Amino acid sequence: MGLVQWLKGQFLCHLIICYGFLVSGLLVNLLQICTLPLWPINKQLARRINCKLGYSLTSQSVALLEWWSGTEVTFYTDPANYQIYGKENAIVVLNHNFEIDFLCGWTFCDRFGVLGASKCLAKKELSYLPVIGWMWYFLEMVFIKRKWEEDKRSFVQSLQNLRDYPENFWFLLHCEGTRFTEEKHQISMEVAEKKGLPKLKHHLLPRTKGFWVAVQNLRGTVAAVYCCTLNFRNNETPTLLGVINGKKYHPDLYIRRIPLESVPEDEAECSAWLHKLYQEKDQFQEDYSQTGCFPGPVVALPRGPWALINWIGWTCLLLYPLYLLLVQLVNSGSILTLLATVAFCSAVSVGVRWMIGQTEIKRSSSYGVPLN
Ligand SMILES: CCCCC/C=C\C/C=C\CCCCCCCC(=O)SCCNC(=O)CCNC(=O)[C@H](O)C(C)(C)COP(=O)(O)OP(=O)(O)OC[C@H]1O[C@@H](n2cnc3c(N)ncnc32)[C@H](O)[C@@H]1OP(=O)(O)O
Ligand SMILES: CCCCCCCCCCCCCCCCCC(=O)OC[C@@H](O)COP(=O)(O)O
Repeated sequence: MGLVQWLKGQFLCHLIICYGFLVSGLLVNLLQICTLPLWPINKQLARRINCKLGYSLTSQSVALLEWWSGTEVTFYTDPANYQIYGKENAIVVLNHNFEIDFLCGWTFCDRFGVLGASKCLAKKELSYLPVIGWMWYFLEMVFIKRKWEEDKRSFVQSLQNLRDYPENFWFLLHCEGTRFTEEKHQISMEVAEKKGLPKLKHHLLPRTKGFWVAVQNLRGTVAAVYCCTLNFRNNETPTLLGVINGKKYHPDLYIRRIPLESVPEDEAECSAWLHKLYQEKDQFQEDYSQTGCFPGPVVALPRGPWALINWIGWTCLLLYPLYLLLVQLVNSGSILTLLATVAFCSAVSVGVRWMIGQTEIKRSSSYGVPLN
């Protein structure tokens, strides 16, 4: 193991990374709060500023994945679409099997300049996450309780609000509604059987209501559905902790662009269309497990420097006060300052570890178990 790789595994490095993320995140949240008075005066400007702030925080995790862990996503897509990505709004449909699927998605967003404005249909619990969840609130992320009767009004309203969004955005939908586990898979396949639908091997049965409502409310705003299928070579099971430890993974992401006009308007037809899409995605995954690659050409999308520059900038800015604190600590020799520093480091460490826990599939919700 080289020195660099050894360093990546050290707790002190992790502490510095977590400190940078947490403190810069809180500063971003604070700046976002400062944009509040601007909303009634110039809403579009406030939204644009929030996108930039969002980029400044989200891109740190992209830098962590791409530059720290050295993970490079291999993109499979039609090169003709390469010209269009980033220049239109889109609904993204992505499988939900991996703990870092959102990170791999973000690298794709970053390549096409839509990282700051990207949105997701997310479970309500994520809106309470310090830093990330609070940031998403200002980015007009759509949160749901996954109980249709309670969600429908705010869901439709949140989608309608996006109709005049000033930046191009991608709206991510995990139609399975929860992460893949064997138990959830088995239960959802019982539902599939009852509905007379073909069984899926690599996906949970998609829930179609959210997709249909999103398509209906974003017609005229969104130009296409991006059908995205993600997998990892060598049956890797990536984790965020692995990424922080500098472990390199090998993700493959297959993106198909489907014009929105080809998605039916009628709810039942739209539902059937989505089920068919998932059957195709399932076949891609099955082929991937046999051949190790997706159909469609691989396009070279080299990582850009901005995520790294932003990350280094924040780290330098925030390490300086930490350095001053340490110097003061050494000079003073005060037990009280020492204890305060230890308490602060422990709080950072525990806080970020708890946030990382939210990405772990073993802590997945009980949604989809039993039937609901
Ligand atoms: C690669 C590019 C990436 C680009 C990235 C861009 C942006 C990224 C930005 C941020 C990244 C952040 C990452 C955070 C990720 C967070 C993701 C989540 O939080 S996932 C959870 C929330 N999302 C969803 O739930 C979406 C899917 N769900 C739906 O759409 C649902 O329809 C709903 C809107 C939640 C409503 O659900 P509800 O159950 O209330 O109603 P439904 O009509 O859908 O369901 C009833 C229907 O389902 C049948 N049923 C019952 N049990 C099951 C089961 N186990 N599986 C499947 N189906 C089931 C039941 O029989 C009913 O059927 P029917 O209506 O026919 O009677
Ligand atoms: C420089 C960067 C340093 C990074 C340090 C680490 C910081 C920690 C970052 C935490 C990021 C939290 C993002 C949470 C996204 C979790 C997405 C997710 O996967 O949610 C699950 C839901 O979809 C479904 O939930 P379940 O029903 O499966 O339950």
